[in-house]
This record gives sequence, C-alpha cells and structure tokens, in this order.
Amino acid sequence: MASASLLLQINPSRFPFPNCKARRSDKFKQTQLSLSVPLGQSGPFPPFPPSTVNQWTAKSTVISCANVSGPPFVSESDPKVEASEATREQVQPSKLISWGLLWGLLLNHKLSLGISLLTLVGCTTCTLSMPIFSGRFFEVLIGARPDPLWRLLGKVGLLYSLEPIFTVIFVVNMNTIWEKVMSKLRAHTFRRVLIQKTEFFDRYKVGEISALLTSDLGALKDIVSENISRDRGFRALSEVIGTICILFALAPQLAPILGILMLSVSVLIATFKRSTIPIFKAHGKAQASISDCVTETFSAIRTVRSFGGEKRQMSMFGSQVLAYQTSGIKLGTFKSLNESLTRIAVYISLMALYCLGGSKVKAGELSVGTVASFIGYTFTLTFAVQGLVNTFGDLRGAFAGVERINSILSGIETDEALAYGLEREIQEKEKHDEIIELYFVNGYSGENKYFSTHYMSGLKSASNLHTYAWTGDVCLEDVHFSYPLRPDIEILNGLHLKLKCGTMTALVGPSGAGKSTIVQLLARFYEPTRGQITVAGEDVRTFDKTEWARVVSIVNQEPVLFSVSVGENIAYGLPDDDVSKDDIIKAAKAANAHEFIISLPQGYDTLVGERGGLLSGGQRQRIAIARALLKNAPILILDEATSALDAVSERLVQDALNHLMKGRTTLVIAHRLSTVQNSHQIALCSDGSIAELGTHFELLAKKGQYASLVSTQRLAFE
Ligand SMILES: Nc1ncnc2c1ncn2[C@@H]1O[C@H](COP(=O)(O)OP(=O)(O)OP(=O)(O)O)[C@@H](O)[C@H]1O
Repeated sequence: MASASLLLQINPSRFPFPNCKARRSDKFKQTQLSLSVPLGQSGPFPPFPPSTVNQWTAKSTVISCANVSGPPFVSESDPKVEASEATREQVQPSKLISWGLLWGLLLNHKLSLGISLLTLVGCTTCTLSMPIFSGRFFEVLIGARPDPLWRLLGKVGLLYSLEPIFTVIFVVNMNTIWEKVMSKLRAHTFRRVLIQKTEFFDRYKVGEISALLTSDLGALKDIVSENISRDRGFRALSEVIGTICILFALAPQLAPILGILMLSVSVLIATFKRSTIPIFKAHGKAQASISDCVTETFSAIRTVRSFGGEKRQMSMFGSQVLAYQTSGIKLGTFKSLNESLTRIAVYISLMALYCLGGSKVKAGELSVGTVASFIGYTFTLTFAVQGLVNTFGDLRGAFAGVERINSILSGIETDEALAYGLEREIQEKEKHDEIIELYFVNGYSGENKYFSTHYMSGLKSASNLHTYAWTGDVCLEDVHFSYPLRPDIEILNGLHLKLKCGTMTALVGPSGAGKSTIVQLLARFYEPTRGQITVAGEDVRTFDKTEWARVVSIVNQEPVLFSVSVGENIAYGLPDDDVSKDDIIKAAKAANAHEFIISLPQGYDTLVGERGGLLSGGQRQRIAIARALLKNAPILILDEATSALDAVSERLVQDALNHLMKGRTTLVIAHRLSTVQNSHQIALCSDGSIAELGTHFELLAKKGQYASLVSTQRLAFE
C-alpha cells in the first residue's frame, strides 16, 4: 500500500465545510444538465477545465467531507485498511438487541408505562377482590353477616365495572408501547441486514434472513402481545403473588398446604401441556409440506407432463396426506388430554379445599365465606400458574430468537463503508419524517455512534468523487482476490487493468477466468484482498459506498426490476430524488423503450410483475438501460448485457447502449467477440490476470489466446 503517497496536506483555505451540502446539489445539477443535453452529442462532463482536475487529482490535496459529527478530516495513510483495523478491537458495534437497547426504547414511553403499571395494579386488585366479595355474599345470604345485601351488591357491581375498564387501558397501553418498540427493532434489524457485506448474502439464504425479521423478532413481539391478556404475563404473575398473599392472610392454617398443592399440580400440568407444543408444530409442518407439494407440482406442471410424472407426484402427495392424517390424530388426542388436564388440576385443588376447608368449617375454625372465597382463588391460581408457565415458555422462545439475531448480525461482517455512507445521508436530511425516525434508536440512527467515531475518521475524501470519476482513469493495480467463502482459492492474482477515462474497454476470456469477479470488485460488492482499485489515482476505499454507487452503473445480462410500475423502475436510477415524468420519458426514449412502454395497457404506470416477469427480456433490458441513463453515472459496466437477446432485440438494445456509453468510462464483458471488436481496447482475462491487452487488430496480429478465441468462434472479421 503506497501509504506515503496518500498522506494529506490540508490547505485550510480550500476546506469548504458548507461544500458538503453544496456538493450534492451540484452533482444533481450536473445530472439534470447532462440529461437535457441530447444524449450522444458531447457526453455529460462536469464543467471545469482539465487543469483544475489535475490539481485535484494530485494526491497532495484532498478535501474531506466526512464530517457527520466528528473531526472534519484526517491525515492518515490508507485509513480504512490500516487505522480502522487498529481501532477495531476497541470499538466494536455492540449486540444488535441488548437489554440496554430494549430498556432505552421502553423508557421513551415513561408516561404510558406508568399508566400501564397503575391499571395493572387496578385490574389485579379488582380480580383478587372478587372472591372475597363472593364469600361475603354467601355469608350475607345465610345471615352470618349483618351488612345489607344491596350495599354488598353495589361494591361487587363497582368491581365488575372497573375491572374491564382497567383491563382495556392496560392492554391498549402495553400493546401500543410494544408495537412502537418492535417497529424500531424491526427497522434497526432491517438496516443492519442491509449494511452487511456481500459475503453475508452469500453465506445466508434469503429464507434465513427473512426469518430473522419475521419469526425471530415475532417471538420477541409475542412476549408482550400474547401475554397481556388475563392469566398471562405480568397479570398472571401479579395474580399468583396476590392470591398466595390473600390465602395466607385469610387462612394461615390452610394456606401452606393448599397453596403448595395448587401450585405444584398447576405447574406440573402446565409443564406437561407445554411439552406437547412440538406435536402442534409438527401438524403445522405437515400442512406446510402438503402446500409445498401442491405448489411444486402445479408450478412445474409442464415438466410433470413431459416426463409423465403424474404417478410420482400422486405418490408424493399421498405420503404427505398420510403424514398429515397421523399428526392430526395425535394432535386431537393431545388436545383433548390437555383440556381434561386443566380441569383435573382444578378438581384436585377443589377436592383438597373441600376436604381441608370443610373440616375446618365443621370445627368452627373457618367461616363459610372464607371457604367460598377460596373456591374463587382456586380457579384464579390454577389458570394464572398455567399462564405463567406459558409465558416462561414464550420467554425462552424470545431469548432464542434474540440470540439468533445477535449471533448472525452482531458479527464483524458489517460493511463499514456502506454503513457510514448511509448514516451520513440520513444525517444530511434536514427533515426527518416518521419513516426515517423509525431508524433512530435512542437518539442515534442505526450505528451512528459506532461509525461516526470509528469508520468516519478513516475517510479522507468523498466530496470530489464525481469529479474524479468523470475525468480520471479507473485502475486495477496488482489486484488479488479470493471470495470470502473460499479464501483458499485465489480468483485474481495480481491483475493490472487501466480503464481509460471516457473510453470503452472490453473484457473477454474463457468461462471462469474471473471477468464477473472484476465487475463485482469495481462495483465494490467485495474489496480486493491485496492491491487497490483507484479512480484518478485515489484508492476507492477512501470513498464511502453510497457515494461510489452513484458513480457506477451496471447493466447485467438479467436485469432485475422491482415489482412496481415501469416509470418507477426507471426512476429507481435516482432513488432518493423526485424524478419528473419528463426525465423518465427522456431516458426511456434514449433507451429505445418509449415506444413499447406507451403500447403497454397503462403506459408508464403498467406494473412489471415480480422481477419484471410481465415483460420480455429485451424490454427489461431497455428499462434497465433507461434506469442507467437517468442515473447518469460516469463509470459504466455492461456484463453480457445483450447476450440473452434475439437479433431484433439485440439491435434495439445495442442502439440504446451506444447512447449510454458515450463519454463514459465503460467496461464491457462479452462472450460474443463480434460485439466488442470496436472497443478502444480489449483485455483478455485468463487465470485471474490480464494475459493480453490491445485493440482487436493488435490482438489478432499477436496470434495469441484472443486470436484463437476469435477463430474458435469462427467469426468473419476481415
Ligand atoms: N460468490 C462466489 N463465491 C465463491 N466463488 C465464486 C463466487 N462467484 C464466483 N466464484 C468463482 O470465481 C471464479 C470466477 O468466476 P467469474 O464469475 O468471475 O468468472 P467469469 O470469467 O465471469 O465466467 P463466465 O464467463 O462463465 O461468466 C469461478 O471459479 C467461480 O466458481
């Protein structure tokens, strides 16, 4: 690493703090301007003379705009690579979901929490008072109490009215608080997934990632959502404690035996019931398998028909149905057993009460009213204990879910260059709407605390990237690379390649040579393991990735569209801007897409279906090109952009690409060599390095690998 050459000499007069904001708007002006220039004439170069550029590209003066809240600039040698590693040990991002975070989020709702606590006490008091009044009611009826009946009924009526009111306030409050906390946690988790390094997405399947946000966070949500009803969670806990206290207060001679008996029977039965949960889950799984089998069979019906696979599918479906039947019968048995067991718990407790309490009443040691009250407490205790056992079970599930989220997302795979850029953009937003606020956790947006102190200090410059990219060459210098999941296999080994500014370079070579890998490095989906990629002489790692994403456009063989309208897909080229319809149409026209778009049922408002499935390959490709035109990035990568198209579509798409390429530094990967023979230079990639470099004719004259590739393709070039 040429660290000395990267040292900064800051000239204070050239450090325009306000430029941080101005820079973005300037850039957008450029974007607008260049779109209004007829595409294909002069190309959208930024308005300053080359001399200025040279001055800027000289490595001596770099202006830092990496100032979200910390030091404005740094004078380090390659900071990301060296300094950040040194500080990594000290400043690690904390666990994604911690007690501290949860506590902090809950404390944002102090008033509501206070109200919840008061109403919890209120409704528990009402619930626990009821059996006492029932006892008194019987005593009044048999004349053992002198109170008038109407006064007693008045009190009972008041309890009956207050309890549901307190309950509603408690449930609504707790539910609202928890929903708000969970929304923040969801947003926080989603953001953390979004800023993971690309290898994270190589390592985990989409299903596993979505499970973090659905079932794992769902288990945490259930802790409150499923446990605020009567007989669950806090309410059950307060009822158990309250009931035991009342039992001791009313009949100290009966309470120890009765209390212990009721508690142990209820806990035993509740634990057994809890152990049957896997049987319920197995039934759910069996049902899901049936549904998978149906989906697979009918979505691949043509394949089934063409292989005569009906009998095999019937046999598969039949075995799923039988498994479902078996699990259904087992489930039914356990359901009825569980129901009976709850009643058995109540019966055992009541029998014990009748035996012990009855004998005490007979002996004159206990009043009839107290025994009658005890009947009520028997029910309360039995159900509350079972509820508590369930709550503990839910807690275990929630802890497991949080543990899974933390173990997957609290690692070191966070892409700091991306996270920092995202953070900076959020901070730059002057007004935070409700959606952005979701990502502010305890006063910080996402990882701000961490990245503003850690990664930010490693950034040298972000402000001039657009200038560099429009005017400087892009160089891969001694690039070595292994995919993180296969660190032993070196895909690129000391690759050198210069993409001259504003020219087209074609990358050709045998399958598996590493061409797409080069694209992934240029897009900064991965970083080189050794060597560097520079733009106008600056190591690209000193720019944050959100900035970098703005200067690179990629058009793939299979462009992915979002399942929104055609217009919205084109506007995605500038995802943070309000793109006018005129600009969208202008880009679509330049991409040869306007004609087919207006012939669609709703024109630009037509939905394109999942991944653009309602459009043809050529149409998808032209929309992707329109999107790239709108983005107006100075560096363009075309990865087999026309290889999947028929001749007519290819001509239309090639026309559009010619528009797109003008004035941009372009790298084209193509298998069909006929499509790249006019490139300014052709690089032949072989075994992870550039084996041959030159124009088409120079390489033919060399009679090397390129020439033999050409002859293999039997192209009549000359
Ligand atoms: N995400 C990945 N993780 C691990 N190895 C990968 C990954 N992507 C590609 N590779 C491996 O890297 C090597 C180079 O692949 P690459 O896609 O760059 O080749 P290519 O020259 O573009 O080939 P083709 O012309 O067939 O597209 C291959 O051996 C491939 O198996």
